[in-house]
Amino acid sequence: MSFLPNPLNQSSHQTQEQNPILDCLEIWNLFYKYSERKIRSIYYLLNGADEIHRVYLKANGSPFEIPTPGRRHLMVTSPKHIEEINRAPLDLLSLHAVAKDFLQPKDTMHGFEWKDIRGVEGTGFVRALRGTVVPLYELCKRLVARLNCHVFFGSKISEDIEFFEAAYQFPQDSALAAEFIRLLPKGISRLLACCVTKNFKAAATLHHRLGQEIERRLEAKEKEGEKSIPNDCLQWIIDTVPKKAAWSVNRFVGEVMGIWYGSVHTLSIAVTYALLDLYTHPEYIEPLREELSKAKTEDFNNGPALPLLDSFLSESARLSAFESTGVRRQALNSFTFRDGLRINRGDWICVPHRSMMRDNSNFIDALTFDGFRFLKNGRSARDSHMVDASDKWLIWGIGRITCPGRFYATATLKLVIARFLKGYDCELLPFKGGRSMQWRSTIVPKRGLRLAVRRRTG
Ligand code: HEM
Repeated sequence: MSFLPNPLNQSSHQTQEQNPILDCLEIWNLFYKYSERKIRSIYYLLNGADEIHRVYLKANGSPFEIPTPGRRHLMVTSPKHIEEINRAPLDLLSLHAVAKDFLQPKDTMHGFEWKDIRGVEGTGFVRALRGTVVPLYELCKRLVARLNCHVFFGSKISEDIEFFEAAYQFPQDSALAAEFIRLLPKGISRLLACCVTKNFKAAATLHHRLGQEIERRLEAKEKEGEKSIPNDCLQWIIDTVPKKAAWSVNRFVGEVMGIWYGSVHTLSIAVTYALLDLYTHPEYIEPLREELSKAKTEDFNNGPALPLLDSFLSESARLSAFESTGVRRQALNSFTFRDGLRINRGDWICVPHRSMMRDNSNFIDALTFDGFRFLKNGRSARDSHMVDASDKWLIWGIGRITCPGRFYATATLKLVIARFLKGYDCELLPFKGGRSMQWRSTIVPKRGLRLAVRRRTG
């Protein structure tokens, strides 16, 4: 995209020896480049995914740069570059610094001091719906928050309305507040962030209640030893902290809130797109119901067990990928790849995996939704299952940093789709325009999408 006419492009050869004009043109050229970068970076906020895809196609396999408000993002697609990112020292290319930039945890997470470098000691539904119309994205957010709440914190605290509402609201408040903080000058951004989040009420409540719960569990563990151990994610985090790293309650709470944020946000969008794909391609409903009619509970956590559902959800993750970039790292110091490609301190290096998954050279007829493409003789080079991370399947990251929540995320997606297919007949109500909006590199489902839901009989 070229936003401004650049006279230098047309007349530079005529003016090379006239110094005053040359000087003026050089100044204009600098001004032009600065303005174009600024305009492109603002354009990126609302069209990031399209912009990445446009430049990806133009780059034809070469590294390319995407200006964003704040940081420069450099994109690479070659297996060699991706492998070098994977091998780079964690104190040089950091995922944690990326997450910190996204979340602004010092402000949005009750003063939690998130480290730039990943610590070596790091951590290891259903309301009856009868003939009703529901806002799809909202439904999925609540559904995932409820399910996650039980899995993360156990049933007792999850049934507490104040706790649940805070846990549900916190990721949304934090995302909004973090954007204000990233985009606006300090004084005004904090004020606005406080207004929209009611002075960070959800974060404060969640922080306080989790602190109490963790303190209680630590005390119980001390007193009762191994006797009454709850079986949930929070307890698992408590139990897997290496003995020599004595975490404060505050540190536990910060880590748990970080994982909570990531898990609710990603999974709600993935579930929304899976349901959208299912009800915009109703031809898959009967074959999937047929497969599910014979499914056992353990099949939902076993890659090969439900091949049709696994393939359908993989295709949804591929073509409805909600994040344009993966393998994102912030350079804590300048970093040079073996071929001389250099990124400066503070820049981000990313892999535009959504565009790669929409490229005919990686997937046959890549822009067509083919729910059974990933079956053995289907149209994909991937030889594994939805949950397996590989260089042909980058949705979970690669190498040393792959999503540890992928087993849970995949099983949850399968269970939710199975519940809808077996329990309900649904229809997506007509909507105007596209089904998504873009914010930076993320593609978010629109709030106006509505699903007519009827309980199945017989
Ligand atoms: C469909 C849903 C999800 C997707 C697509 C997804 C994707 C990813 C990706 C791509 C990364 C690596 C980031 C990078 O290298 O740039 C990652 C990291 C991570 N994910 Fe997920 N994720 C999902 C759900 C979850 C859930 C449900 C949890 C928790 C229960 C979770 C926990 C994490 C954690 C803790 C990390 C950081 C790992 C580390 O620092 O080594 N994710 N995820």
